[in-house]
Amino acid sequence: MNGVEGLAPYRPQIDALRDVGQMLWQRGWSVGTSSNYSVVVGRDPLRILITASGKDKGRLGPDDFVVVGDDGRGAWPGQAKSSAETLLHVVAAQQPGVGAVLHTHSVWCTLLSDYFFSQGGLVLEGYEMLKGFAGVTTHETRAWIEIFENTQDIPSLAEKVRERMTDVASPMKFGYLIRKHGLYTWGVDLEETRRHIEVMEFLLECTGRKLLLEGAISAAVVA
Ligand SMILES: CSC[C@@H](O)[C@@H](O)C(=O)COP(=O)(O)O
Ligand SMILES: [Zn+2]
Repeated sequence: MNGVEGLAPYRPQIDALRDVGQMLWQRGWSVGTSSNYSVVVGRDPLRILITASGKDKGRLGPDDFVVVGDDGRGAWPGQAKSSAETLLHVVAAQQPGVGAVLHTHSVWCTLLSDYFFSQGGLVLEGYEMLKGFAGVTTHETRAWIEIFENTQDIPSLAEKVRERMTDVASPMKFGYLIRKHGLYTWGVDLEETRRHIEVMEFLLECTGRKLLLEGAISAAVVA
């Protein structure tokens, strides 16, 4: 089996990820080859279908994908190089109830992850759109979105993420930010994860625009 032949059983999932890539690129959240996407295609042993590294996510080809195992390595020889951030997908996919992971690089995520970094995260609270997150039934919800320092040492970042996703008392929910880098979100399947990323981006944009509005209002009051 060559690297690409092994992808044959996963054509429906590949097509779904290509559609997601086109949508996220069009929204401006996955430009310049940034972002990576994955779905779980097997358990026991874990198998993840993930984007190959360095591809234009708005124009993913049918063979721009890799199947990896829980060590982040190709499940068979001869495949393309998987995403540089494969281990972040593996760690999320190893958690119960996670069937897909999406990572984006929107302008708002990039800026807010730096603005709120010194506080360790940011709160999303009071917005009706919070009900787009799985299991949330009221706008009177307080979602804490953590921010990790950016690094090229993905194995060490993956371990930090694992600690927070497996924290029994207060596990991270819905997603997290990486400083000046972007957003990771997950869900039970690709459909839910796609919704989570739209909800998260919407709420983060609200947060950013509210700060701008408050700044403009206080400037107007001073003048
Ligand atoms: C514009 S490059 C961004 C990358 O360094 C990385 O953060 C990213 O999101 C895409 O990496 P990739 O290896 O293609 O999955
Ligand atoms: Zn990235």
